[in-house]
Amino acid sequence: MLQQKIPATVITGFLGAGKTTIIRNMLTNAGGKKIALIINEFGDLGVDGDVLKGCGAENCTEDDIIELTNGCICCTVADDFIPTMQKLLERDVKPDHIVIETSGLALPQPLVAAFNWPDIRTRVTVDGVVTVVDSAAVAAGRFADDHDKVDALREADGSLDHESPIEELFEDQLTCADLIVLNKTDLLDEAGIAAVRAEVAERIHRKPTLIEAKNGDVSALVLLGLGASTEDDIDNRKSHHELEHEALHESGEAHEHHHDHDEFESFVMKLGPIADPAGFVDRLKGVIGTHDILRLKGFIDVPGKPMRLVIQAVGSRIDTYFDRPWAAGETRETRLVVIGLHEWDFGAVVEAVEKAA
Ligand SMILES: Nc1nc2c(ncn2[C@@H]2O[C@H](COP(=O)(O)OP(=O)(O)OP(=O)(O)O)[C@@H](O)[C@H]2O)c(=O)[nH]1
Repeated sequence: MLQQKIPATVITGFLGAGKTTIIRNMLTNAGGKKIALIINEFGDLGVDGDVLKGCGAENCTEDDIIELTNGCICCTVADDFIPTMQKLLERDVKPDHIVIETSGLALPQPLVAAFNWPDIRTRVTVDGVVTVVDSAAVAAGRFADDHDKVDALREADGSLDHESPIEELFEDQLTCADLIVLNKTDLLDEAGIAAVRAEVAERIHRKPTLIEAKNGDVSALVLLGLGASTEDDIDNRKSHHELEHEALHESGEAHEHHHDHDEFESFVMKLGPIADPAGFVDRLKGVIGTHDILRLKGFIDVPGKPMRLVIQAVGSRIDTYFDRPWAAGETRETRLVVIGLHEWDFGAVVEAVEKAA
């Protein structure tokens, strides 16, 4: 009998777009489907996996949540992703659906290509690539480069063949999509949303379905079951890097650049208890603006509180909420992962965050 392939959905999108929030919502209405999650993060702290484990969904237990923490999934496909999939597929009880959350800095293309590996291709298919967009960040121009500035830099440095790493990554993630979720529309008015729709459409040559969402509220019926078999269509979804590589190959020029996230940096900070989290959040907003922190997330130890406080900052927008009690035997501590661009003054950022605490 022909074995039915297990569908796998890839959820991608830039740092803080709302991927984990969408997955959390989806788990609550997946209609009894047994879901396995593969979660990949930039930065060593494993916040997303921890947040998802904390939601206690019956159709996706802690055992069904697998964290890949050795760097971005697009660069560790052979060493990390493929062996993980193989192990998952050898389980006695197979999942009905696999959901993969890429890191916010990952290119989805190499991941989708991995589904053409002989051992994987016969057993799994990409049900669809869902690209989550932070509509408020798009409207604020975070993915639109200052092209005059880039041209000037290029003139000064001939080896610079790239647009801004953020803009390029944004386009690569859109290019690979079967479904684009314009998330965080609660933060925009109608004209703002229309402008984001137009900007997104302008940046891609294909026409994937576009839907709007607030607070990552997208039904599992919409997310799962796209039936796209994306692995068969990778030639239509090439990343900037793949296209440049091909162009240089054809022209016979040497090709030095490879996608390795060199443009971004992350570090984990451990701090003592924070007695005044509201004050910390206020001061942190200033620090994020001054030092151009792209993303900050983690857990805060608030003295006297039995619960752990989650902190999520995307640009200068900061959310906090208590998610679960500190477990018996668990060390209560404040742990934050901080992500920014490579040209950071690392010492100054650490000092400023410490001072804000
Ligand atoms: N206002 C608003 N906030 C949202 C929405 N969706 C998510 N958020 C918030 O945005 C922050 C980041 O959400 P996540 O779901 O962690 O984003 P992510 O894409 O998984 O982030 P990374 O994995 O770090 O790239 C959290 O504070 C969420 O509560 C939305 O639709 N509207």
